[in-house]
Amino acid sequence: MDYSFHNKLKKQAEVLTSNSIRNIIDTQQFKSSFYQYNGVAIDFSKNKITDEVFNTLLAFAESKQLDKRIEAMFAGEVINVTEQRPALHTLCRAESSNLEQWKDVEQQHQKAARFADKIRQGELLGATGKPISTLVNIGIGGSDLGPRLLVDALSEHQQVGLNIYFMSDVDHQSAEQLLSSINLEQTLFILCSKSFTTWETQTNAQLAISALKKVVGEQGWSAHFAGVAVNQQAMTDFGILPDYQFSIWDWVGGRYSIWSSIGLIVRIALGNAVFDDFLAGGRAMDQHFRNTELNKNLPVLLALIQHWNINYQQHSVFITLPYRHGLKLFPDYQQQLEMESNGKSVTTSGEPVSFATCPYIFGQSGLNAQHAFMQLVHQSQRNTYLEMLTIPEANVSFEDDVAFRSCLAQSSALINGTDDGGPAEKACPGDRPSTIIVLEKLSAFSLGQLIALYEHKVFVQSVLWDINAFDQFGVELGKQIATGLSKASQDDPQVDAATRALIKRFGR
Ligand SMILES: O=P(O)(O)OC[C@H]1O[C@H](O)[C@H](O)[C@@H](O)[C@@H]1O
Repeated sequence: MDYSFHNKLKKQAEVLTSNSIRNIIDTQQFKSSFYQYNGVAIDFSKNKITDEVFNTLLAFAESKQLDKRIEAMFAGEVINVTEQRPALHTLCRAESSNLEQWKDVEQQHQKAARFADKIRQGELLGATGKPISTLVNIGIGGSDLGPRLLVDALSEHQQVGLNIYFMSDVDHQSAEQLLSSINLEQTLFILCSKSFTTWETQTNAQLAISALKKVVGEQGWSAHFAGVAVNQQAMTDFGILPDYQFSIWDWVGGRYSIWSSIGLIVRIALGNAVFDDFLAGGRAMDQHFRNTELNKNLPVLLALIQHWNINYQQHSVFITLPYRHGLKLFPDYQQQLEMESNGKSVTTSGEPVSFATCPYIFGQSGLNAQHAFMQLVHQSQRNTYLEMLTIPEANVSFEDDVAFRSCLAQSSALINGTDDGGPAEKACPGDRPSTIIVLEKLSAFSLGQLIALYEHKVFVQSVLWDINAFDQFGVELGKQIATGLSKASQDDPQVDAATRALIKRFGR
């Protein structure tokens, strides 16, 4: 923590307590509030912030040598210090590179593209000689949320005749429902698991293999299984054939892996051209992030505004509302990206942090949210910051564009509240900040831009807080305990008494 900037920002926040967002807008105290680049626009104007604060935040970012840190990430330096690795998800969407890892990336993209084409052309056959036409992605977390978001958001591109499913949760009832309703002779399962050890994914894979064996015989199942993992040997030992194996690398975090072969099902479902457009969108945002001055750099600005809201306006809850049905899964994706990356309590040098880091993040489709939980945001005492994603409909009048109109109406209601002297139960205090992100259209390219925008924003925040955005030891503790628990744990004094009692009571 740099106390000179911290104290300055704290003082600036104190001065603003008696000011209102509405007053700041009307008296133009925050002129630097609108930015756009290549089809992505961000309007920060509905935040409790002034140009004076904004300039302090920019100076703070400069003092952190942000430009050098950005370069270090792209150059493949070891920025994931706790795991001693680079964080090179950007390489997976590069066009070419001098980095030594590039050759492998290029080869894997080509292998995945050929495999996808083969399936799309009906040339990949199952064990009984029938073409593959149903795909099931088995994965969880970063091996599920990205592919699921893309296939859902861009479903208009889905090839007719291909059926696409995702298995992430472990639930015997829904697994049985899925496995008994699809034609297993024509199904390919894609076991997506960077570590290849995640027990939910392995459990689902075993359920799929047992079902397959009943239909295509003891040996035939491997013609119905592809794998994506770091460890090739583990895939071979599992029984996945070499042509069906795809690599990722330990220098791509799970939540940053959609750009790699973890996106295989997207290539198959939507086609290589769509996936390539997605990569191009991510790449365009990379170029912007790498080459644009901090004061016009979208991921940097988004991070700074959030830094202000989290650390100086005490917002511990962020809500994301996509006002476009196709983006309804974005909050789930964002949740993992942000909370797993920046939900940390020590600095990169291992010191406890003395300030708030990542807020709680949740959200859902904006229109649905308005009729579900927005009541609390309008009237409770809690501090909540919102981000609204909107894509104004082409060829539809403003009046008929219900989603865009509602987005503007909500953000406006949130700052204005009601002030008509009516009954207290009807009063809405207003002064709730929000940021609006506008995409020109929903396309593979713009989705690539959007995801890369958030990835880079998360990285910038981690630099401002001096934390490592690329490890996730908290998740790993839960994983370890889950694998260690068994019926015998009920008598294990190492296990806490409350957990032992529940195993005794309900563990079969
Ligand atoms: O891809 P896998 O190794 O199966 O991991 C799946 C997920 O597991 C954990 O929850 C990690 O924290 C996530 O980042 C990861 O995406």
